[in-house]
Amino acid sequence: MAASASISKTIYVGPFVHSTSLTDLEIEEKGAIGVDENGVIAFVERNVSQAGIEDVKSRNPGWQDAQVIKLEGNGFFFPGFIDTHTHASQHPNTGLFGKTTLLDWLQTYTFPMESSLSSVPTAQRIYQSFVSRTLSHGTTTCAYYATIHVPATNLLADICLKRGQRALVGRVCMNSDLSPEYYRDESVETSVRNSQASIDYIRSIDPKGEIVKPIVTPRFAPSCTSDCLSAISKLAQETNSHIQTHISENKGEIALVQELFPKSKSYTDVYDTHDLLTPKTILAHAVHLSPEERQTILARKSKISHCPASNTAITSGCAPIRTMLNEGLTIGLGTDISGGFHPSILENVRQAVWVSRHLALQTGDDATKLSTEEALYLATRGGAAVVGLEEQVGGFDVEKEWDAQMIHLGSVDEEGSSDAVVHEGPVDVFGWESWPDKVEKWVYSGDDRNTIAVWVRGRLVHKTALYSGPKDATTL
Ligand SMILES: O=c1[nH]c(=O)c2nc[nH]c2[nH]1
Ligand SMILES: [Zn+2]
Repeated sequence: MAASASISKTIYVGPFVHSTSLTDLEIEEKGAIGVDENGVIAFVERNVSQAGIEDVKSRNPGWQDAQVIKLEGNGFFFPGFIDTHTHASQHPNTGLFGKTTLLDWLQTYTFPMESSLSSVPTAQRIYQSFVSRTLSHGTTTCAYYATIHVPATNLLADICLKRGQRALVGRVCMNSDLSPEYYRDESVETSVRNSQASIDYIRSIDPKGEIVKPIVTPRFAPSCTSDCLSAISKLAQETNSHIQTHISENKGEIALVQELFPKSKSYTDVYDTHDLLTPKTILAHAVHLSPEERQTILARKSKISHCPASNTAITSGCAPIRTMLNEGLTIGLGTDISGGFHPSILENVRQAVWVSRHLALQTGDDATKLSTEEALYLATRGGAAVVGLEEQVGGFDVEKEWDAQMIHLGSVDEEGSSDAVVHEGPVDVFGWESWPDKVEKWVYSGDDRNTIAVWVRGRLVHKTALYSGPKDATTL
């Protein structure tokens, strides 16, 4: 059942912050955003005093009885984060990678972990925990890799739907002998049949794809034989599905692709010649692509998921995001658990900025650096475009849906007050900061303790003890 439990017309009153372009953030101190019963933004008003709410109601016919959720103090509303690439099944391995790099990391940590999700109770435990964890970090949409197992993949879709997190959920296809015998599809037919089964199931629980959608998921070129890639691409076309895979993450991986697909001009060419590069394709990593490969991806309108924490943790490399943005590629951020060590997109905003600075240190070109505004854009509107939801989410515009987080920043007591210091979360605001400074303090030192409430399509899907607003009829 799609998560459209009844919600009341609500006016969210208080500061809001969102991207208006790649380089610009709007910070409105006195906002009032009207969200209707379908979770759609009906109006966005600016410069509204607390006393002016009655005027807002009377200016907007039909809003007289709307409930009001007021944000006081140093907080602000911010769009929900979009994680364009993560592996829910690897959640228990978060933070574990040692000194491995991609190919030995897969064999050492990843395949054994993923194979354990043949047990549905194990999958239940891992997926419940991960969806809850990502929601608590303000992630309202996720593109998920599950595992090869149909029951566990379907369960992940059930959990996202129940908890109200938007998700693209992919059963992983992998039939080559790169993977151990105990964890791979037995044949191309199995890959197609099981992927089809999962697509059918996900469409049966959410026929309009309002919250969950299937995504065809060939793990990466070395995991699939050529006939498997062709069959899976045909399935994606026939079912008009999104596609996700990995590309050009690690130099050893690229050499392996060349060895396995000797007739292909490049890694990108492998996917292109198997018709896997479509406007609905998400390509994770894209660290070492050549200019020609990037041009092909751009021409096919496929999208890029930048996974900076993962690229550093398993020492894959520094993706040239400034170059790719300049070339016109569509880019979002991905946590890539558990190559990535943190389930938070806010953490990956920081990591994207750090990686771009390391690149700038190497090249001596300051233009390589991403600004805070740019990284926040990738986390919201950029990510929305990557998962095909740019009309629905990513910013606070009329007719977009209310996918939002309430950010609360702690206040440091006035001088001379009690000795007992109580910290409300990791960010201390002294009262003299400008609004851009407050936002920056959140970006660089905030975490999930600052995310005190989260909504998807107007439904409250996460809250902490600091949230004092009305609770939804839906269970949290
Ligand atoms: O970061 C990654 N995580 C994975 O699970 C994976 N599989 C193939 N390539 C991969 N890269
Ligand atoms: Zn990945």
